[in-house]
Amino acid sequence: MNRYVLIVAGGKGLRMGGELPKQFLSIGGKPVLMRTLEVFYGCDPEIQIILVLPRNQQEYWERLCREFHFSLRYAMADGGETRFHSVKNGLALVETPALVGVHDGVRPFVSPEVIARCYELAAEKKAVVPVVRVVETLRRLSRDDSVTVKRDDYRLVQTPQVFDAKLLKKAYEQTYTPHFTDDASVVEALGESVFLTAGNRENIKITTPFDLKIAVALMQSCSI
Ligand SMILES: Nc1ccn([C@@H]2O[C@H](COP(=O)(O)OP(=O)(O)OP(=O)(O)O)[C@@H](O)[C@H]2O)c(=O)n1
Ligand SMILES: C[C@](O)(CO)[C@H](O)COP(=O)(O)O
Repeated sequence: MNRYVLIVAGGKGLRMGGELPKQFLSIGGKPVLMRTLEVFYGCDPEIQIILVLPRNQQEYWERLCREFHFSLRYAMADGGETRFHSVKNGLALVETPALVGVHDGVRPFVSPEVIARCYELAAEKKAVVPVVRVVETLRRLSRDDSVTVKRDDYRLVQTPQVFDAKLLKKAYEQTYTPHFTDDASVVEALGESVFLTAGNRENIKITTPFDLKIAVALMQSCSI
């Protein structure tokens, strides 16, 4: 079965702030986004990569690729107003039948084992999501109070989320709602269930300046 991955990097990075969009920030001397693409290529050199970037960043990215002699093959789609719209733009380039993963461009530390397992399971389960356990105590807030909840009832969700491409395309025909914070939530809105598998703890989403510090430390520990 053909395999695709949509690497979504169409966001504004408001929580990171700064002039340079976070997907282009350097960790260990190389832009985050290049590292993310390389992990997928390293896992499966046949995978078809679709990179989703805001149109006004595409020229800058191409310049960076020349500067870093980055020669992996990929197709490009335009970023949209929300993550949902970015994924939808990328999905338009996917031909069925296929398996398609959706991965945040700012998660360069996903492990090859997690990628391989998500695609293997998706061939059978049609919708697979990597998750990790909650390691801190959780409280649910109400208007004037809060209460401890059982953390074992919860999981933190990562990417790549991998789907049967026909199913994901159908899901993305639905009207957008702000509850669609990931691809699993879009598929679930069709009434389909989603299979969970273990993610890897290092697979952080680089969202804030603090995450960038963690990312630099993780990269240093990888190269020791
Ligand atoms: N319109 C959007 C919004 C988000 N994303 C992507 O979805 C992933 C997860 O989003 P996040 O890391 O939170 O990025 P931003 O939306 O850019 O962050 P913020 O909310 O702080 O602006 C990122 O790779 C981001 O580029 C996207 O492709 N298109
Ligand atoms: C898709 C995601 O990374 C799974 O954890 C997350 O939902 C993206 O959230 P964001 O707030 O749109 O970055």
